[in-house]
Amino acid sequence: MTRKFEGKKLLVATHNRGKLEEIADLLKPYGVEVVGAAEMDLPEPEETGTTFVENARIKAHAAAQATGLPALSDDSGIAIDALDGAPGVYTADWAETGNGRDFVMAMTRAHDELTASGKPEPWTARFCCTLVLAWPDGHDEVFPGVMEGRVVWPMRGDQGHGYDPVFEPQGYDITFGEMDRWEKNKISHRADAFAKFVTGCFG
Ligand SMILES: O=c1nc[nH]c2c1ncn2[C@H]1C[C@H](O)[C@@H](COP(=O)(O)OP(=O)(O)OP(=O)(O)O)O1
Ligand SMILES: [Mg+2]
Repeated sequence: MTRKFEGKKLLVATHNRGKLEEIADLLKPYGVEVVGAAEMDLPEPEETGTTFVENARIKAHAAAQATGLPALSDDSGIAIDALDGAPGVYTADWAETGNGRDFVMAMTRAHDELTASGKPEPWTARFCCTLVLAWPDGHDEVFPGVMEGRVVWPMRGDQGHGYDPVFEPQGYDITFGEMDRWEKNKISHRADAFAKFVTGCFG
C-alpha cells in the first residue's frame, strides 16, 4: 500500500547538483520545501548494491535515518546494449578519477568500447532511474523510470549533466545536452519515475 507524502519538507538524498536541480523543478508544482543532502552535510553512503533499487534504498534510508525526514533518493545510469548493459549501475564509477569526476573521460570510454565492440550503429541505450522514498520508520516506496534512445558521437550540447551530451532520446534528433531543462524534464527517465512517485505519493 502506497503511503501518501503529507509533510512539508522533503530531503532529496543526492549529492549530484544536476539531479537535485531537475528534481526541484519537477517538485515545484507540489509546494514542498526541498532540501539537498549536501546542504544537510550528510555523508555520501557507499553504494554497494548491484542494482539501481538496492543503491537507491541505501541512499534514501541512510538520509531518512540521519535526519528524521522522509528522504527521496535517485539511483540512475545508462545501459548500452552493445556493451551488454554497461556501464549500468557503474555509470558514475566510469567518471571517477580519484580526484572528482570527469564525464568527458567516461563518455570517451563508452565510445571507445563501442568502437572496439565492432557493433554497428545505432548504438541503442536507455537511461534508467529508480527513485526511492524512505521514511524514518523504515517504510519505503520504489518508483522506476526509463528513457530509450541511442549513444551518439561526438558529444553535442552543454546543457544538463553527466552523459547528456552523448544521449539522443528516441523521437529526437538532439541530445539531452542540447535540450533545454524543461524539455528534458518532460521526457527523461527521471520524469518517468517522478510521474509514478507523484501518482503514488501525492495522488
Ligand atoms: O539525466 C541524466 N543525464 C546524464 N547523466 C545521468 C543522468 N542521470 C544519471 N546520469 C549518470 C551520471 C550520474 O553520475 C550517474 C548516476 O550515478 P548515481 O550514483 O545514481 O548518482 P550520483 O553519484 O551522481 O549522485 P547521488 O548518488 O548522490 O545521487 O548516471
Ligand atoms: Mg552516487
